[in-house]
Amino acid sequence: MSRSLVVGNWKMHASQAQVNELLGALKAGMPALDRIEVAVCPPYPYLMQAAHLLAGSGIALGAQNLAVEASGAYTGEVSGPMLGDVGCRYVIVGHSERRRLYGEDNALVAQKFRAAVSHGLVPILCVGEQLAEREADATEAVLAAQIDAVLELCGDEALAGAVIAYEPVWAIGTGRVATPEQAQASHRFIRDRVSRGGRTPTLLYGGSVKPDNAAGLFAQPDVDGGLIGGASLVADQFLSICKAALPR
Ligand SMILES: O=C[C@H](O)COP(=O)(O)O
Repeated sequence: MSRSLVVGNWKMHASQAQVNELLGALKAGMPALDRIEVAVCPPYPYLMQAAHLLAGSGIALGAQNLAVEASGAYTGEVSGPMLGDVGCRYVIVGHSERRRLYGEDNALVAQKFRAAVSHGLVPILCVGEQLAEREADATEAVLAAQIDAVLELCGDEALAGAVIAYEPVWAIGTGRVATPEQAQASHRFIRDRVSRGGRTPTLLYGGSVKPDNAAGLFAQPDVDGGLIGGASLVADQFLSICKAALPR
């Protein structure tokens, strides 16, 4: 991994006016983007608008989900080729909100991962344990099952070249961030499980990352950046987090 990566997941937030305002502020305040990589993942209706605003800025575009299928009679779905067509480089797969609220299991997430890769997108695979699973000492078993489903369907090489976001579910939107040591331990476990032939994925931490805790998390040897939810909707906060990812 050469550069840190910070990704903003806007979830189901924003309006056209807010997209203009937020991306305008990010473009104006972003540190030199040859030193880190930054991406934003707006909701589908704003991808085209964001693509136009971000053209030439160095800030990459991503989506929050994709269909397994490439096209066809799938009402309400959006495919990988469509995302590529509007300028997406990244797509999030297996976010815990999709797993929990929309019933996406490990097998479906693996299919979405494969679809993303096959259409030239970089998948950001989200993994992470629930609080009860951590308390039952099952964190590594949960991470292993989430990762192995993708490994089995897509192969070692696909995962080693991807982005994986470790997001402990108990830390998402709760203000209860993992300690840098907890994040590092899970990232080390993930890296050991998926690094093959010298290739290693980019590993992001996600879950209540804020300007005041980002530097401590990003200083961990196996934390390559962050997947940011709430703070990515506030330009000053997201910019501070991006700055915390600059190499020292
Ligand atoms: O995708 C982002 C994560 O779910 C983190 O969200 P949060 O930063 O609001 O906790």
